[in-house]
Amino acid sequence: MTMDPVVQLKDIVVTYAAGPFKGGTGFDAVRKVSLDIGAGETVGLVGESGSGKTTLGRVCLGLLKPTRGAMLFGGEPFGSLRERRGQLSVVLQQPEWALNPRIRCGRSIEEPLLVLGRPASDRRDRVKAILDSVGLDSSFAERYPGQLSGGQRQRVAIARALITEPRFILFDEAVSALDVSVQAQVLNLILDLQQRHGFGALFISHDLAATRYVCRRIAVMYKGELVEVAPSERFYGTPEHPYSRNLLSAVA
Ligand SMILES: Nc1ncnc2c1ncn2[C@@H]1O[C@H](COP(=O)(O)OP(=O)(O)OP(=O)(O)O)[C@@H](O)[C@H]1O
Repeated sequence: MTMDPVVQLKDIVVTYAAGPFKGGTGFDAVRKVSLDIGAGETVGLVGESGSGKTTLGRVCLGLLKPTRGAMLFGGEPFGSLRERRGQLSVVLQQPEWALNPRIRCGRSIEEPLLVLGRPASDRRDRVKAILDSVGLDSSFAERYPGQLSGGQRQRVAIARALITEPRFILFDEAVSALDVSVQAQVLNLILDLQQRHGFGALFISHDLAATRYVCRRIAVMYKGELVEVAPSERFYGTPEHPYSRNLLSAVA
């Protein structure tokens, strides 16, 4: 890795309490996972449904405290979410999950800055600049989410995620709900924004082509374990783990 790690996962274990259908003991959704994500780097996280990707993503965001192991942020213990406000963001599959339909887009984008107590003039300028960064003109600040296309809505959600200049962004199936042509635009946008803003990112996706497009390294999860972490060229060329080979042959 060329840059300092933003997120460092060290032997992370996440055990969910046993539910009524899962037997008497807890269930390990993540098993001893270690992974570094560098500043300016996007790591792809792939694996079948239920392999623990979102659980691991929630650990990276500090939303889920691991049962065992440690998460470092910028080389230091994570601390509390309150201390880390504005330093981490998430972009989800459905932009609607981040945008209130009754609130104008400009206000939704501005909200994380309000929470940080930034003055109104600063907030206005930042909203304008960030709309421009995501390829939308300033009139979009006045619109409601329902007046936008799916791709435009995802751009607004990305603007909201980026407004505080976070050091880390989790993209959890962020392009999966978009049409293929719009997907390509949003993937290019993510690449461009990362070059300009330098955030580290974890890109969770079922779409191996999209993952290949934006990720420098690929981490493969299988039944809660990371079975392979490889540079993209190696993963897509000569994957080492049999599960990785199965995953790739399924889409070949
Ligand atoms: N809050 C919870 N309580 C108990 N079990 C959970 C909880 N959240 C997730 N799980 C279980 O943990 C496992 C991993 O779930 P997770 O959502 O992390 O997988 P995933 O790889 O993101 O799946 P998908 O690709 O379908 O989103 C699954 O078996 C799931 O049923």
